[in-house]
Amino acid sequence: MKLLVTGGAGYIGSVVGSQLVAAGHEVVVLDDLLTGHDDAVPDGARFVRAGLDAAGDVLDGSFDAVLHFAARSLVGQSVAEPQLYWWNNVVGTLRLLDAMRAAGVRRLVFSSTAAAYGQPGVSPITEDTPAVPINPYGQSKLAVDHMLAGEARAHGLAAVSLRYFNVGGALGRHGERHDPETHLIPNVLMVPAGRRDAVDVFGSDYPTPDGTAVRDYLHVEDLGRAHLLALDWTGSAEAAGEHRVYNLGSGTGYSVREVVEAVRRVTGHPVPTRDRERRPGDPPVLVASAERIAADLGWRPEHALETIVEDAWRFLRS
Ligand SMILES: NC(=O)c1ccc[n+]([C@@H]2O[C@H](COP(=O)([O-])OP(=O)(O)OC[C@H]3O[C@@H](n4cnc5c(N)ncnc54)[C@H](O)[C@@H]3O)[C@@H](O)[C@H]2O)c1
Ligand SMILES: O=c1ccn([C@@H]2O[C@H](COP(=O)(O)OP(=O)(O)O[C@H]3O[C@H](CO)[C@@H](O)[C@H](O)[C@H]3O)[C@@H](O)[C@H]2O)c(=O)[nH]1
Repeated sequence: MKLLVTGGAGYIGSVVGSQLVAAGHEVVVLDDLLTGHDDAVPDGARFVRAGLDAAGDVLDGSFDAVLHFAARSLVGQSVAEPQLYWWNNVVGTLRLLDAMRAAGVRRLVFSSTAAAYGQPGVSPITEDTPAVPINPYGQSKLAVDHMLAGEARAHGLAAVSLRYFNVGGALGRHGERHDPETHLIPNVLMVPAGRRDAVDVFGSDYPTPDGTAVRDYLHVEDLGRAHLLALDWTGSAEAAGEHRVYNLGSGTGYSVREVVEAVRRVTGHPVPTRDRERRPGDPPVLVASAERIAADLGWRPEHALETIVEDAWRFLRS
């Protein structure tokens, strides 16, 4: 297939883009390098350095589908500068959908997020758990989920929103390179890498077994496989005019201290920690039920936390 991958110079988009090339697809990356890197564009993909506003210039009837990763995704920034999130994530996606409709491209896989659920207070979280996001980042992603449902109903789009929980690890030369880095695993690894003295633990008084926040970590390679399955589904006879939502997680929660412990095991280095205040907007526990995508599309994650940390460590050292 000929595929447009928005955000394909970023972390997850470059991993999935490389899996799509490896599967034999023709990939065009649309990315304005807001947070991405031109050297992350997958080998074999064509790169158009432009924003979502330019989707109409790129898309034509020769494309079969779009995988839409491009977004702003920093929770704290979304609270401080919410307008950036409405313009980029919502208006940008609206422009993309207009361009897809005009070009007759009727298949889409979208990066939604566990942040759409807010602080649900139930574990595990299913797709039927009410989605009540608590920050503009999650709200902007949930708005797009609703946009896709309407586009499917009205105009026959086949769309999948994949609600990722915490993504980690690396695949080949593609991994996480954010500046600033806010994610836990790369931040903890910076201690053994010699780039930091200690890791900050945001909150040690949560109602969890060791007092630190619990998250569901998923290997980016497993995440990518789910995109290929979702893409296949959008081409099935039943998909036209349908929008589906699937959680992507492992179903297992690990605390911040357990992640630090995994980094110590994998790297063999001591990792000093400093207890800090809770980070505003962080829920105590987010663990996915991914039973729906297992039942519908046969997807199951294969990599455990240890492999996620090992691959992220290998990537950081390279
Ligand atoms: N990393 C996670 O744990 C996680 C969890 C849940 C959801 N997500 C979602 O997955 C997607 C990818 O996340 P990531 O961690 O790879 O982020 P990333 O910042 O590494 O990648 C995003 C890419 O999109 C590009 N981009 C942003 N706005 C654009 C625009 N308007 N036009 C063109 N390109 C644009 C950036 O330059 C970057 O290359 C995002 O939509 C994010 O919200 C990520
Ligand atoms: O240096 C650090 C970094 C993080 N944390 C904590 O570690 C946990 C995980 O944090 P992080 O890796 O930043 O992920 P989340 O805040 O859980 O958010 C990620 O996972 C969400 C889904 O669960 C997605 O919606 C977001 O886009 C994605 O950034 C949280 O409790 C943080 O407070 C620390 O204690 N120290």
